[in-house]
Amino acid sequence: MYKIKTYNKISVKGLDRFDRSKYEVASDINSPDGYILRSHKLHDEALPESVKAVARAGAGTNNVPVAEYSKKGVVVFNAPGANANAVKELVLSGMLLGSRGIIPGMNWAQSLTDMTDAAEMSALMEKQKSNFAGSELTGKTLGIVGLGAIGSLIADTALALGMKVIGYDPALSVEAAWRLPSQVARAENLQSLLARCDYVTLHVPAIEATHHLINEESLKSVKEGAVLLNFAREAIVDAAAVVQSLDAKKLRMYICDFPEPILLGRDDVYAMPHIGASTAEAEENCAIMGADQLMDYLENGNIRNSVNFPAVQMERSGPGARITFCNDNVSGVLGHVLSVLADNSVNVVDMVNKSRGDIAYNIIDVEQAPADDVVAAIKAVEHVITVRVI
Ligand SMILES: NC(=O)C1=CN([C@@H]2O[C@H](COP(=O)(O)OP(=O)(O)OC[C@H]3O[C@@H](n4cnc5c(N)ncnc54)[C@H](O)[C@@H]3O)[C@@H](O)[C@H]2O)C=CC1
Ligand SMILES: O=C(O)C(=O)COP(=O)(O)O
Repeated sequence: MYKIKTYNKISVKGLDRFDRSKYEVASDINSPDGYILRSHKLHDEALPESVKAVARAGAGTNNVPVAEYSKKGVVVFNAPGANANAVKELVLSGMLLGSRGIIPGMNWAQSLTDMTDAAEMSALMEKQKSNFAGSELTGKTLGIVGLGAIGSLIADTALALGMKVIGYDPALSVEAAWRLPSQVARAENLQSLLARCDYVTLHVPAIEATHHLINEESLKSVKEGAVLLNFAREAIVDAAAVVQSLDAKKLRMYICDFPEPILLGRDDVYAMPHIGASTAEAEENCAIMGADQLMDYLENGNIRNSVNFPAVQMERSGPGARITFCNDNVSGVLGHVLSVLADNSVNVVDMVNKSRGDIAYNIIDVEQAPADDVVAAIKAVEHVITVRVI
């Protein structure tokens, strides 16, 4: 029986993927084999030795101590693209809210509860509505920082609305580049994007390189009257610098999914409570992807969409057993393990070996399950981190 510990509210559609004759799934469970979680922060929690893999039912993995888990041979998965449409739609809402007097206009209308005469109210509306006038998105320029799953969907939508789109992404993958509409103009650096855009939206991961990407210095380049949208992460934007820029009437508005005390109580900030991925569809997609990847790893050792391990998949080679192991990515380890198998007359049927950074991962199908002392001998090979027989 495999045991899965859940954190956060994970969609039932995803949890239902776990066949309950093989899996126990609960938020409170001892010695779990795997975790499935959303934004719960794992940095301050001890990791039980039983944990083999962690599935982040979402995109960002900054709530998981990935480097530390890698050293322990724990595979971390995410769900790339599974919630991208939900974020895209909220960013679009943010741009619309930033272009018109929607929220102040509605708040004003809702405040007129003392009025009883409909005709009088109608006359007042017509008199006051100019206070809530705005401008259109069509013809404006949108800058997208980070052109991955979310950024590229936003580019499509903005172009369909008649906006001009400029993108900046120094780490763009070939796959992401293929997805990108050809009309997206390329900015050579962040400064040049900020200087040219009426709206700027951020879609980069929270990593060291993006910490306070938007800061006092970069905001000097921003076009006067621009609207900045941050539906990526709090750490990417220095909120104090944003407040300074808003106070100086350089930035016109800051619209984000990450409220901070310094941002609240201002008319020029709209802060939402991290609801970018909170749609039924995104929650389902993420949970299903996370659960499927976790199960395939636990049952077959296959790895898809990991953020720290290489992608490795191999069809089962008939009866017999499968040995999987991960090791530090140094030479000689696989040879050593194969000689342990040969010395113990365990015949190899098929195998695959891949590496990513400091980690190497191997799947070896063998004719018969290795005895416990053979598994112990593999575990004892220098630089081997974890071994499983499945
Ligand atoms: N508000 C919410 O609920 C959600 C927020 N997010 C956040 O959005 C981020 C992006 O999500 P996806 O588009 O799905 O990820 P993705 O991995 O598909 O795209 C990220 C893009 O950022 C680029 N990038 C990396 N470093 C960069 C830099 N220094 N400058 C410019 N571009 C850089 C990468 O090359 C990549 O193309 C996530 O890491 C997460 O933090 C994601 C989903 C929901
Ligand atoms: O997928 C992401 O990176 C998100 O920020 C979504 O977070 P959530 O799963 O809604 O807690």
